[in-house]
Amino acid sequence: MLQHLINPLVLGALTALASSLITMTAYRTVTLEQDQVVDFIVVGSGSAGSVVASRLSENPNWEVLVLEAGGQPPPESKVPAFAAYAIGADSEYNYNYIIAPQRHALLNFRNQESFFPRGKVIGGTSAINYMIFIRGNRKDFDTWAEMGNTGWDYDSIMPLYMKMENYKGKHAKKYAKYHSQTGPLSVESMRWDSPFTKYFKAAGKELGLEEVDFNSEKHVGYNAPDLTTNNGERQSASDAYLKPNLHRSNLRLQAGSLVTKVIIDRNLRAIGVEYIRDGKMRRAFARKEVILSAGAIDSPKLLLLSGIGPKQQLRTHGIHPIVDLKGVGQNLQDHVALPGLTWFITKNSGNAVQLILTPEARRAYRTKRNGPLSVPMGFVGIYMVNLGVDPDPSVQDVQYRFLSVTLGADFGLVVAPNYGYTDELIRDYVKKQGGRRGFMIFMGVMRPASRGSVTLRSKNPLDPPVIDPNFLSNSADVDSLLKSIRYVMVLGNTTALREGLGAKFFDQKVLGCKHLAHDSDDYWRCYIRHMAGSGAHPSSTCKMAPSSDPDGVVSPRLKVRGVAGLRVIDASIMPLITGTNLAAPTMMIGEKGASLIKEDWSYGD
Ligand SMILES: Cc1cc2nc3c(=O)[nH]c(=O)nc-3n(C[C@H](O)[C@H](O)[C@H](O)COP(=O)(O)OP(=O)(O)OC[C@H]3O[C@@H](n4cnc5c(N)ncnc54)[C@H](O)[C@@H]3O)c2cc1C
Repeated sequence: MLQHLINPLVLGALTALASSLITMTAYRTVTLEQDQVVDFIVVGSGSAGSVVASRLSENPNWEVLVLEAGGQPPPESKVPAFAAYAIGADSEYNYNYIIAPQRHALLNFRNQESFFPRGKVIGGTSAINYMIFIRGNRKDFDTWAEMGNTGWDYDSIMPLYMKMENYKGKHAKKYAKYHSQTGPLSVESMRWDSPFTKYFKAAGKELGLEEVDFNSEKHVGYNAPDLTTNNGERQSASDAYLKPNLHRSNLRLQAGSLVTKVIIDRNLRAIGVEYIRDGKMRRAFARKEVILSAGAIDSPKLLLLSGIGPKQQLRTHGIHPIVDLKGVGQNLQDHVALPGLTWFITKNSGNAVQLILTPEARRAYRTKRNGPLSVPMGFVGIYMVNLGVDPDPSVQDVQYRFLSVTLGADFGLVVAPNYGYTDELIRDYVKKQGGRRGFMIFMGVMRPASRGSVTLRSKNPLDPPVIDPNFLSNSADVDSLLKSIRYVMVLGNTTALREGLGAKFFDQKVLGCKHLAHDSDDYWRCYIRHMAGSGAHPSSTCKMAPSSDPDGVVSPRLKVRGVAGLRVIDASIMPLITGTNLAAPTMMIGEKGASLIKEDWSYGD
């Protein structure tokens, strides 16, 4: 209840502050006539959809229409420190999805459910994410190819990353062969070092890690990651790809348009879509193809609503099955994460919340686009480590994010309740961190073994789907997190952090696990099942696979099985989640998808 009062106040304050720092220009959007006919309809303007639409419209003879459910992004989306602005429930820029009660995890969450952010705005999740730009490593993509997806190996997709990038960061010289300056997407290094940065780096070095460019071939190591910012402002995929091209007469973007169904004719060809705008049902038709880029939750939902999916599930909801495709919505993968083991410190200042509120921070951002407002709030850097989950020591299986803020820095008013922790947990654990200086280390499992699903709640397209990541259903993920905790305890105890910052671990036991011996494996396993949650990286729900794989949904050319003129191009097609953050690989999927379509319709790049 309280949250419904606090969240709008926080969002209102961020909008006001951001408006004083940023000048926004609106996207050029259109209002279509009923039954508009174009060549390609792209559903969704997120990380992949923006790329696909912009690349297809390079052919002046093709008419491309983007239908986006959300509207114009707000000013707070542009200031990196406010990256989490839409994470809180009740934001109009978010689908406000809740994941289904978990059987094996989320034991300290209300109803064992948790909030699951997805951007409902032009730019999609690329307009609300943390802007970290990491591509995925050789093994990620070579494995996709080994699974039968010809053309998706690292050497084949690497040129697409080069095509995307306008690199302005610190690695331009040393790692020149991995970067390019000719693409539309601005990638910058973080424009501000936190007072914690030197200790973060020294701790990594002390453990024998190397300072690396995460976008080179060496991922294991540490650094402050590069961001998708342009002169210190967020550059979403749609800022980079769509906005500069909306002057093209053959590229149109209609916002506020919630697609409810793909229209499929008797010959099993996708010929258009139905959508709701201003409360009215409308249609648009495609001469060539319909492309679903609605993300790993909404693309499978749309296939199911259109009669493409497991026939039993469709029949249960009174939907006539057009193609019986058992993989639709299955195979859901996410980087299950522990958000915040916490250390209090006695030296150094630098509480990230306080830092961004100072007049100096505003001045630095307004005049030079640097200072603490120019980086995601509290973000210091990333360690990527191999803990032996993957036998190849050059492959990371955990990602740690070092944040110069504690989970309880806001006294449990915003972050913890929005994530979904119970009031009891917040009172007993989170609030005790309030007013204390410290840092936390977030950790995400990069090679998750658990698999979940996205299924329909009903045939009403306005109902949210049932999202069940089935977290920790495979105990290998608990083992991975346990290993990750053991490693991070050593990290937290390095001379750099212990002596440099006076770091001391906040070792209070959490509710539900207080009966177990402190620091025992049993205690940490219990902690993991009570405290771990989503890494906000859903993927793989429309798996790309060769026809021999019965669980596949799209072919390696991203065509939906059994229906002509229909592709899925977004994070849902990943056969296996990449071992890194998903935005960069998803944009690459957009580039690859667009070039496959161009090839299939004989239009060269
Ligand atoms: C809080 C958060 C932080 C993250 N931080 C990072 C990070 O720092 N770095 C990183 O690499 N990754 C990050 N990610 C993940 C990454 O941003 C996403 O995985 C990626 O953006 C997904 O891209 P997509 O194209 O598949 O989907 P999206 O970008 O979500 O695009 C889908 C689009 O389709 C639209 N849509 C959906 N349904 C319909 C419909 N029925 N009709 C019309 N339009 C529709 C949506 O509104 C949206 O615009 C983060 C994710 C979250 C939630």
